[in-house]
Amino acid sequence: MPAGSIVKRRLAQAATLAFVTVRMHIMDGVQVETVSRSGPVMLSVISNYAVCITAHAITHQAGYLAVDEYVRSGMVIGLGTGSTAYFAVERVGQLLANGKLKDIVAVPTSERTRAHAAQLSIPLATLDEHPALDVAIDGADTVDRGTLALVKGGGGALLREKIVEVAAKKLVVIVDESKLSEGLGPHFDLPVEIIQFCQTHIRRQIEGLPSLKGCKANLRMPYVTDNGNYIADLKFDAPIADPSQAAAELSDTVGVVEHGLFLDMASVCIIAGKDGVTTTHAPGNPKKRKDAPS
Ligand SMILES: O=C[C@H](O)[C@H](O)[C@H](O)COP(=O)(O)O
Repeated sequence: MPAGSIVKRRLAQAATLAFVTVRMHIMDGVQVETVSRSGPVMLSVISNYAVCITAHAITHQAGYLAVDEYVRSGMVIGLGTGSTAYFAVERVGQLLANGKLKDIVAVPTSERTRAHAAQLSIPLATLDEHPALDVAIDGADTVDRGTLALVKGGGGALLREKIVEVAAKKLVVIVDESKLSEGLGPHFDLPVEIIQFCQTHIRRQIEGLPSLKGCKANLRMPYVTDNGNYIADLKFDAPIADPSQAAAELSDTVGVVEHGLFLDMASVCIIAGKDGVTTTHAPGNPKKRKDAPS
């Protein structure tokens, strides 16, 4: 089998595992379209190891930098889900193993992340035991450049991510620059977790919400979340005019468990780009939610 076919087959397998996609970049002399849970992210012509490492290593650097900059010994931290957050989890594991970090307790945002963190011997807890987190680190599917409002849930973990991340004093987002957008909506379908019962009806209700007019709510199949629910992916042709109103209307819809609009939550965004890693801070302080720790 030619090397390209092997890589493509492995990438297809990797796409179902979300966070291992980047592992497959390390092939020599092959053109690879990299696939991730959030859609095609990078088209890399890999003519040698040094080139292939570029996109991989920079995303990797962003994940590592987030931990190096924002995690200190003694903290309670939230660990996100996805191919980018994977590197932050890996870094926490490394720093605990070499003794540079001590007394960390981590709250994972999915079963995948729980398994990864456990494998690295990161001490784990839940919000029941530690209701206030010092920092959470996670990826995103879209970041609005101006506000750092996010779309999340491409990997289906949005509910656990949101409950953990609103409990954090600081949310550090790590993305590659392909995730940056003007506004939210068309760049990446908005995931909404819904109950299984009457899912067609619930999706029709969502499509009828005034602030989401024109969206198409597609059922993600076959997919069941860690919480036993479905995901509807909302497709938009134009940016959502009023994300706050959209968030409120979705939250008010019976049968919607949670939506992937993470508004006023990110404090800082670490962006991996072709020219290196940059950091952007949210304009002003993210608004404090009533359930966020001070
Ligand atoms: O449900 C998944 C999460 O919201 C992820 O943070 C998001 O999908 C980004 O994942 P990735 O870093 O794999 O693109």
